[in-house]
Amino acid sequence: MAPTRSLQRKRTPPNPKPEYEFLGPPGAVGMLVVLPLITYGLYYNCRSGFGCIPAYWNSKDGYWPSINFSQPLSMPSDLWAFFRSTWDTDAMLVYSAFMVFLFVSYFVIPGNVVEGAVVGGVGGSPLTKDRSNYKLKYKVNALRTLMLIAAMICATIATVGVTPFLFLHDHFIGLITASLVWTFGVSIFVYVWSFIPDSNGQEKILACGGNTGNKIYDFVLGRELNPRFSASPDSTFDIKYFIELRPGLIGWVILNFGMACRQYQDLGRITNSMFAVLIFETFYVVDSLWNESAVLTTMDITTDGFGFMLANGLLTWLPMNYSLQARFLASFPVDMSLSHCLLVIGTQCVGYWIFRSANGQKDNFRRYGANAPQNKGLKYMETASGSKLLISGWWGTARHINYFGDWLMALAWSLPCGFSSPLPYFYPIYFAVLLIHRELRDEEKCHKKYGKDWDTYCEKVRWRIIPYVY
Ligand SMILES: NC(=O)C1=CN([C@@H]2O[C@H](COP(=O)(O)OP(=O)(O)OC[C@H]3O[C@@H](n4cnc5c(N)ncnc54)[C@H](OP(=O)(O)O)[C@@H]3O)[C@@H](O)[C@H]2O)C=CC1
Ligand SMILES: CC(C)=CCC[C@@H](C)[C@H]1CC=C2C3=C(CC[C@@]21C)[C@@]1(C)CC[C@H](O)C(C)(C)[C@@H]1CC3
Repeated sequence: MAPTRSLQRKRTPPNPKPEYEFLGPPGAVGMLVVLPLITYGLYYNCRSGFGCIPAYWNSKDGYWPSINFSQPLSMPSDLWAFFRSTWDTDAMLVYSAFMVFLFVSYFVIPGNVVEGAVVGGVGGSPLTKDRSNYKLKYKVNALRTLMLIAAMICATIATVGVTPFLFLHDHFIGLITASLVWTFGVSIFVYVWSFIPDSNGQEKILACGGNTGNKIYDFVLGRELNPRFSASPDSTFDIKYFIELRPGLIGWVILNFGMACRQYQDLGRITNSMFAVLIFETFYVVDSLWNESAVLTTMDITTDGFGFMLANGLLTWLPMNYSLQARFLASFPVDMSLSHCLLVIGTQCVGYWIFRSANGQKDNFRRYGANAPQNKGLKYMETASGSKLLISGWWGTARHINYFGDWLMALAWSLPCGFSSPLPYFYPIYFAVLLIHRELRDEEKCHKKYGKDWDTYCEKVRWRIIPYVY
């Protein structure tokens, strides 16, 4: 049925009573400036030839090149001058080629098309107004893409050796800037795209949290819920889903590999600490891509809009900051003793066991229902919303026990760097803050959805993340 003229013109009004998160519009402005600066700061405070905090404090020059902190900053011209000083055309071309490769691979590499979980939002067309069962389709082929890249890397090493991969270490600052150009480009595109009606002339579905009417806040939090090339549930090129697992996670593995090549070139060998970081982090990425469809039940896909925050998280923050441990070890190699190795392996195994089995338990429960054979023996409670909540197994120990497992793994990836500098511990520290905040956001969401049933659930499952601690 063709949409009527009035429906074509109608625009979803901004939420009249916006509930701001992340400190509202000032927090959003802060994120635009501070998040990129943190990524640059992690680079400038930990690099070959200059040292890493605390050794770095003693070095005389090179601290934040081109910004003189002894004089008041004149924003934004100083920031712009700094940004330009980090520009590297080769790095821009490499990062862009990587993005284009991922884009083409998404279409060319075969993969199953799966249906996601129910996605929430506001606005939308009459066809989708009842979103109690609004589900979208997604193509699953990220792991195959990684396998293709791994084969290409092996072929390159076999023919020309590690030299081409040293680029990743040596042009790291240019790669950060290139990733930020992509971040801002994608964020501006999806923000503008969210105002353009779909091919049926229908209004886009907006995220509940990103439709406040405040332009900067909506730009940062993400206005549209699931930006895709066609608003039909069957179209599979969903920009948020494409970016969620590919550039960030695959880019992280490739950057780590580049750091290992630099260590090999400089030291003539790879240390056991570098091996540990490489193997565990690659394992985490392969596991995430193997379970690609599990991402469809995460908050990022079902609830949060796609804007600067998520685009920066996935295109810049994840690959550039999560590879800090490998970058640290490329410049400051560590040989672990046997007990050090056992500590790292033990922390990783316990963390992974909790993370994967807890996420798997919830995923099976949500996907196949309480009576499926996989879920036999698990206790659950009914709620007025119609959705059931697990109260035994992992989900009976703490309300976000999966976060604890994930955090333990983060710790296991920093421990190989030893204790000479706090900087490689940036990831577990930031991650603890992110998970605590994420838990509070999810708690709020569940409280709204389940009401009194959620209070009953909280009485049954008392702990938030770590049993008997928090
Ligand atoms: N490495 C990284 O940087 C990051 C990793 N992560 C990881 O991503 C994973 C997904 O995290 P996230 O999406 O935040 O949250 P969860 O996977 O924990 O999902 C939370 C949702 O699960 C449902 N739920 C809660 N309790 C129960 C229960 N008892 N029984 C059944 N369903 C329940 C609720 O949704 P509903 O009831 O509506 O279905 C709730 O909103 C985590 O393992 C996390 O560690 C997250 C952020 C960053
Ligand atoms: C304010 C700020 C620094 C925001 C950045 C946060 C992002 C880096 C993270 C938000 C949620 C994420 C998820 C993953 C990576 C980090 C970000 C983007 C994730 C893709 C990692 C792999 C996991 O298996 C996952 C798929 C469950 C996970 C989803 C959430």
